[in-house]
Amino acid sequence: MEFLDIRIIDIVDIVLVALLLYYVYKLVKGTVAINIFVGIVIMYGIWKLTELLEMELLSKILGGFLGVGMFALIVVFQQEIRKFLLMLGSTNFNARRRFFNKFKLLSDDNTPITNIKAIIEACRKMSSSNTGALIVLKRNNSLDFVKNTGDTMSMEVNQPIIESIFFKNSPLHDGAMIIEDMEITATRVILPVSNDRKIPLRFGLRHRAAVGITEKTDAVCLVVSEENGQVSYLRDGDFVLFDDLEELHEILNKDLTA
Ligand SMILES: Nc1ncnc2c1ncn2[C@@H]1O[C@H](COP(=O)(O)OP(=O)(O)OP(=O)(O)O)[C@@H](O)[C@H]1O
Repeated sequence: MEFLDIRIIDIVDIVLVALLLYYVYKLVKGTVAINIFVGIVIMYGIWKLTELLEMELLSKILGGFLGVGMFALIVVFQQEIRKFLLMLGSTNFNARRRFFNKFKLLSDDNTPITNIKAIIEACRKMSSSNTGALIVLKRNNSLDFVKNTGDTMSMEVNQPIIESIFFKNSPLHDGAMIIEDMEITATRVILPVSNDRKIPLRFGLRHRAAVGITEKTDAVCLVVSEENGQVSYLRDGDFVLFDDLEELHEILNKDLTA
């Protein structure tokens, strides 16, 4: 029976399509893109129905529309496609190492890529004095495209330096700080601001910028609010909840382990 003639390659094909659909769903979940996606599926359904009913004129119009739809899709889903390609192209060394560490194939376990203690202690101090701060911590994706908007530098990550950069009268306090491994590599950086409507109105541009950069790259971000001293942590465009700075330290340890 031809129907049952399934080759290994067909199974691989199905698994790959399922994986692709899963990643597409993960990317568009919770965004307005999901509504556009549903709209396109409905339109495709109507087109197939008009074809079936031999409604020539309507099916030609819809067919023509969906024909150029590929270009429209690239424009509409530009952000999502970019994120998907970044996800695919970034060599996820962290995940790979964690995987190997599980099987104890690598001896160097759980070394954080940066001085997390200094960053947390600086946040604690800035939080108690209501000093606004925006710190971007690079993981795998390059942050060169935003670094150019600020002042590039090379400074050791330590508590007094972070505090003095964000000190209100410091000429460097505006914008974001970029940390790459053990170095502060840029200050006064202007980040892309997210226009996600789900972000509560009480959050201003500093928080929106943190959402923006964590949406577009795999970097993580720490924000200290100037208004109320609250420390926020963002990953993948979302606020990550934690009870206190000790718990935040643990989360950062997990997210930034080499
Ligand atoms: N796109 C951006 N990139 C980097 N930094 C930004 C950006 N937008 C704003 N900021 C920084 O955030 C600061 C305060 O912005 P705003 O008051 O709108 O933020 P907020 O989210 O309400 O935070 P806060 O609770 O600290 O007031 C600005 O002075 C600037 O330093």
